[in-house]
Amino acid sequence: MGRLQHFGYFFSRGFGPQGWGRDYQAWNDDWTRPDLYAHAVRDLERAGFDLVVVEDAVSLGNPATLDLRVRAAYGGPKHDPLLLAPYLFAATTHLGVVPTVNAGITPPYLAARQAATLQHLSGDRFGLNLVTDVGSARHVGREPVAHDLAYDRAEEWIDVVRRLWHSWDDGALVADPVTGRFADGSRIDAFQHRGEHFALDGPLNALPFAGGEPVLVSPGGSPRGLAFAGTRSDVQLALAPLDVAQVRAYRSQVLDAAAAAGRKADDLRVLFVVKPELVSSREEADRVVAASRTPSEAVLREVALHWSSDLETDLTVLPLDRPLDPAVFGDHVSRGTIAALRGGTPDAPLRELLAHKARKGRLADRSGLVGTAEEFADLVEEFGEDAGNDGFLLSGDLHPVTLHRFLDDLVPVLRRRGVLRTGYGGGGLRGNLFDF
Ligand SMILES: Cc1cc2nc3c(=O)[nH]c(=O)nc-3n(C[C@H](O)[C@H](O)[C@H](O)COP(=O)(O)O)c2cc1C
Repeated sequence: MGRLQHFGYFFSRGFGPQGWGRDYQAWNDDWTRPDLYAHAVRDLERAGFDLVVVEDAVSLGNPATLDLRVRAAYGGPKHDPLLLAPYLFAATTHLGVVPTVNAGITPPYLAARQAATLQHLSGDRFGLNLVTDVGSARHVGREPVAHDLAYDRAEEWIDVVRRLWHSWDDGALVADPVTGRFADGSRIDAFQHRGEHFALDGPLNALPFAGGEPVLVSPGGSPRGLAFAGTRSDVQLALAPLDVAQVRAYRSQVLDAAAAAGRKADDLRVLFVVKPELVSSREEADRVVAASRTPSEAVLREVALHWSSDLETDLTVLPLDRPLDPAVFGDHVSRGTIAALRGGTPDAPLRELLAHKARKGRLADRSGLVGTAEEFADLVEEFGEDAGNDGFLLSGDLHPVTLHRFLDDLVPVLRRRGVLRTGYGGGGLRGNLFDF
């Protein structure tokens, strides 16, 4: 039997048009209504998953790329995932729900109050996926700040949010029906915070937590992002590499940062986000991989759209049979992402670059993510045994068709191998994550 790991779901395109552009859109679902998500999270809970993290981008971003963002519903519209959370809690009993919150957008007092409320309403199942993107700053009247400064600000943000959460001392809540005393104001900290980025006064007007504070999740992978995780996060999300050595190296970076801050390795979970393409047989996997070598025009368009979004530049209007002119990218576009698209053949026609990105590989030989449930379970076990991995988040939309493709075969296999929980301990999200 394998070692138990934690499983969750990364709801990767957030609270937006689920399944748009896919055939399963033909099901009569309405992404603006809660039923679709309620159905999905019930399945995740039956599967024994610990949490669902809901991606978000607060705005449609750069005005120059509005059409690119909305044309195929790639980057918007999106509704606020915080307000979806209560519906997901109402549909489940044990699953943790972790909406994305941006430390440069939501004021800390407001966030502390909302999170405290949802932690109580949900029976300790709430978490925050704290992000630092500055692309929406102008929508709240702020100037974008530099990458590392956004992390400094996020550190101050979460530190003051936690101070607010703990502004009621042990014993401040009396709740004595005999004396009629509800709370003791002398044990509540009316602190004044005057920091580099925020100025606010405590205390928080919310009950203290009996079952621990909301879980803090962070996804940034830069050295500054990992330092943030090491000092402050309960869970760090990472994009899954396909080899054990890289998993081990990533884990040590985060755990070393935690140790340097006086924390124990067991205070933190590192979960790898992965999007396997699960098929029903090895023959089918071989066929899917072989077919990806000769992508159709439609597939090339889809790849172009994906990279257009990452590069904030519309590749779908460029001639496919000419090399990609780097001058099409504005200064704001990440040089690393441009290099990732151009790869080792920067002068190849765009069609070739896109075709290269459309290529799939087999899970079985770690050349890609196409494989059977058994092959994916092999990877899960290998990472757990050889790299001490804590677990995975599967990534996709939250349409039940997507979930069933992932889960129908996989859940029984993971259970049989002893790596997926069969029940919950009842300690809320923190309990789920730290029970083992
Ligand atoms: C798995 C994963 C999920 C992320 N989810 C979001 C998100 O929902 N919203 C967002 O604005 N940024 C998201 N990010 C981006 C990070 O918050 C961060 O802005 C970005 O990774 C840049 O930070 P870094 O340079 O430290 O990686 C995500 C990143 C990763 C790897």
